[in-house]
Amino acid sequence: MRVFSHYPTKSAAEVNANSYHHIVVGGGTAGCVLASRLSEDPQQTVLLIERGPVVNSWISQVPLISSNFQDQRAPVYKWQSAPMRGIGGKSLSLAAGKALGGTTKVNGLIYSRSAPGEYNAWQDAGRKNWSWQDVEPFFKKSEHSLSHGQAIGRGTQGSWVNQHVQTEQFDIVQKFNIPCISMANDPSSPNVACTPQDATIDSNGHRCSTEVAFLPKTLVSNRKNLSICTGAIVTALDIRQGEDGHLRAVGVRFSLDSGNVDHKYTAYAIREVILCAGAIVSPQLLLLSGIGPREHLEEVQIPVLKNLPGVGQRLQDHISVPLLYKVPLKDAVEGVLLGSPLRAATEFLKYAIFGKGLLSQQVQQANITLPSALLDEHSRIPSDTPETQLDARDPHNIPDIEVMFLPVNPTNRTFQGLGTSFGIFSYLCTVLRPQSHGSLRLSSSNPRDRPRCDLGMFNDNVDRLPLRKALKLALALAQEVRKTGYPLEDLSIPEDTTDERLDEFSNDNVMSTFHYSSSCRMDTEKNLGVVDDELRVHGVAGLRIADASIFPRVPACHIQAPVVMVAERCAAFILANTVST
Ligand SMILES: Cc1cc2nc3c(=O)[nH]c(=O)nc-3n(C[C@H](O)[C@H](O)[C@H](O)COP(=O)(O)OP(=O)(O)OC[C@H]3O[C@@H](n4cnc5c(N)ncnc54)[C@H](O)[C@@H]3O)c2cc1C
Repeated sequence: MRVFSHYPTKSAAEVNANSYHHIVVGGGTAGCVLASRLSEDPQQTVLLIERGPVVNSWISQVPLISSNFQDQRAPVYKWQSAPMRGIGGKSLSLAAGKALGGTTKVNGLIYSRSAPGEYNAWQDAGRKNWSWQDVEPFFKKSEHSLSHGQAIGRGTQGSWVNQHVQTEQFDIVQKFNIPCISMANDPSSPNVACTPQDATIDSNGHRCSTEVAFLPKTLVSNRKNLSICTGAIVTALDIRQGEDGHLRAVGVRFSLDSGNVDHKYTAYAIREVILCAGAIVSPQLLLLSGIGPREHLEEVQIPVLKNLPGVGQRLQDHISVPLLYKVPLKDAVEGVLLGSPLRAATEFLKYAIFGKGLLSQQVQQANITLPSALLDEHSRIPSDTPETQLDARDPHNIPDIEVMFLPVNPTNRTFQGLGTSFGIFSYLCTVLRPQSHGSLRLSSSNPRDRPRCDLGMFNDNVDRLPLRKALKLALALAQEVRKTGYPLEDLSIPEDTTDERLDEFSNDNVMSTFHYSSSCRMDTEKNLGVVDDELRVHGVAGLRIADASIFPRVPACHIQAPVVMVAERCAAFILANTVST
């Protein structure tokens, strides 16, 4: 045990050369859930290896402050995407969490499940037992909804807590014939809605990461069959060919993330290795281990163990473009925290004493999601829209745009006077069902180098259509806000609403939504899939993947809740086939 750490982790040397029934690679969003579930059976030994540290400072609990992943001290990887052809060769800033709890330590806290039609579409595409009916119990299992506990379909018995806060702007939105619904994530709601957002914040006003929810210190201390090794980077999988010619994952190789990085360690899996290193590193580890497209592996001189063309092949992200407006200091996050020492001090005290106030909330408090095809030329939903087009269970009706309401500057652009003479309110316009996709390739054979991530934004120009509609809707919302007399001043918006200007503005201002997905898709090998319907890697026994990489396509929502659902399902698949020894 580490002498100075209160959280019970083990060092690389302590776990070196040991065998475990299950090895989970990456203690992030999914990895914490999986390690927790698999170790519920005391007969099963589980090793979780996480590259980042245990982060449990006071600041890391404060929702608003811990969401500031741009802060130098935030536990994140930051890197640049590959230049993207669809946006004129620009590369974008990317980030992902690096700590036990992974990206749930730094993300925007939004809890959203996507419309039931999302999963019914997976089922229609051949993904057996992944319909809404199949996945809903796994959303409920992990969830503890503080705001909607009585509602059918919401969970109260899980340990992952969420709640919502009330929002303004509803009156304005209703003018567009968009219903305002008080409960987000209601499967029986129509697919067109403005809702306050559920956020993974507990009753004390603390960030509820998957580390806090699924691997709290007391649980880890009591589970003698669970070993958690942090500060260790898995560098490759140990894959052997049996006498029968079949490949099998028998363990992992790892090093220290810092310090004596040359020392090599190994751990062995009696049953399975499960990759939970996220949509960027899970495919990277497969490639480094010789599993992936033959031409690419030969190009980087890695011996091919299994030619699996889908690895890294269809990397996706939601495409986002922000409209920025100047607002009075008192109405924006930067304005409150930087512009008024008195108000900032009051907010700190309110949070420190009661766990309430601005600091206890997520940045994004409401959004609109809808299928853009329903919007007319005035950005309104026609009142005679047939019921059938509003049914959220139907895969044809999945929302393809989102407009997020953010009282903050979501970009890394700097503005003179921001926080001292004005604040920023933004509408972040997002394409939720991009047809575009890119690919992920090794930039070198060094596991410490970030791979080359081409998110493929606007590789397919068809994605411009929903984005134009989202931008027009947001511009129209801003007009309505101004009509009420509120001083909303243009800061960064398109010159006009012609397609040409909107596209130009989009190319200049596009940003990642940080929802990297689908780089190891669940599909048949022929259709560029990497895992089967029980998340097993095609052609390699003893190896599964459970994280954001397995989505058949990026889900039309903020994706942490679907990732947790996938981890819950993966645990159930594994445990169903496990006879205690
Ligand atoms: C800034 C930001 C804001 C976001 N906001 C939201 C939001 O509000 N709501 C929402 O739903 N989604 C949000 N997302 C997306 C969502 O949080 C992620 O998609 C999701 O949490 C990813 O889960 P994961 O398990 O796939 O990966 P992660 O949670 O990233 O976990 C991967 C883990 O693997 C570890 N790891 C990596 N390489 C290795 C290695 N070689 N060896 C060992 N360990 C390794 C990492 O350190 C990390 O802990 C946001 C993402 C970002 C970056």
